[in-house]
Amino acid sequence: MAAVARLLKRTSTVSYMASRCLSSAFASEITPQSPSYDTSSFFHPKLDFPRKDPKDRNVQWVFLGCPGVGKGTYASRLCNLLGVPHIATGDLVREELASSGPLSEQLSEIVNQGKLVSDEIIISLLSKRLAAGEAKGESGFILDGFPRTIKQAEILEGVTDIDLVVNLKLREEVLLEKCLGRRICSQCGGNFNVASINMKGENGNPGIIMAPLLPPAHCMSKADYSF
Ligand SMILES: Nc1ncnc2c1ncn2[C@@H]1O[C@H](COP(=O)(O)OP(=O)(O)O)[C@@H](O)[C@H]1O
Repeated sequence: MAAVARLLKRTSTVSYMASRCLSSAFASEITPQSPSYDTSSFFHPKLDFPRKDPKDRNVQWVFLGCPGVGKGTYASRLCNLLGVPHIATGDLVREELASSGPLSEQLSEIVNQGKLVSDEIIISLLSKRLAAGEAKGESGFILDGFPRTIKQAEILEGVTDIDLVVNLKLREEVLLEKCLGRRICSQCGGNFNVASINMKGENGNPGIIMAPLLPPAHCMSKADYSF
């Protein structure tokens, strides 16, 4: 846990909130929903997840923050340290898109427009993922990219206990550089970031230095990673 504490301390601004604060944590970050689609024939918008005593399970954490803030990077590192699955709803959406299932056309339209997928669809995808993990004996999780609306937060809070919510923040210009620096390696499929952040402190705020997250040498040498 010392490593976890160190990692969290290195984050530019991290605030910890108890689960009771979940809804208020992003009351100011509500994003308009995409138009709702009739998904009733595919999905039941219900999150089924057994509520367990914290001593009988691993951590159940939630990472919040804008795109580019580093949720995925920090969450996946912590998951490796803690031995819990890193569940990113963006990955679930991408997997569904790649599966050419009945929803993939609808999803690609929504995602390509930069809109949020409906709560019903996202909850169904998450529910399926949690059930599959349960069946494999997974315990605990770090959720990344969920909840993203008040309704999602209320549903999550209604079905399970969240031990910790981490709301990551970064200055807007850094977020922009991080989003523009995103790359996916066509060799290994990994996510990387070529942005090298070195910003001076201003108005009493500290400077920010963030090294790029580059692919391994054998992928780099082919200079073959792109959006
Ligand atoms: N909790 C969520 N609620 C609604 N839509 C979501 C949610 N999580 C992911 N998505 C959809 O998946 C897309 C990709 O998500 P993500 O990988 O988190 O990317 P980004 O952080 O760039 O938005 C989002 O743009 C959105 O359409």
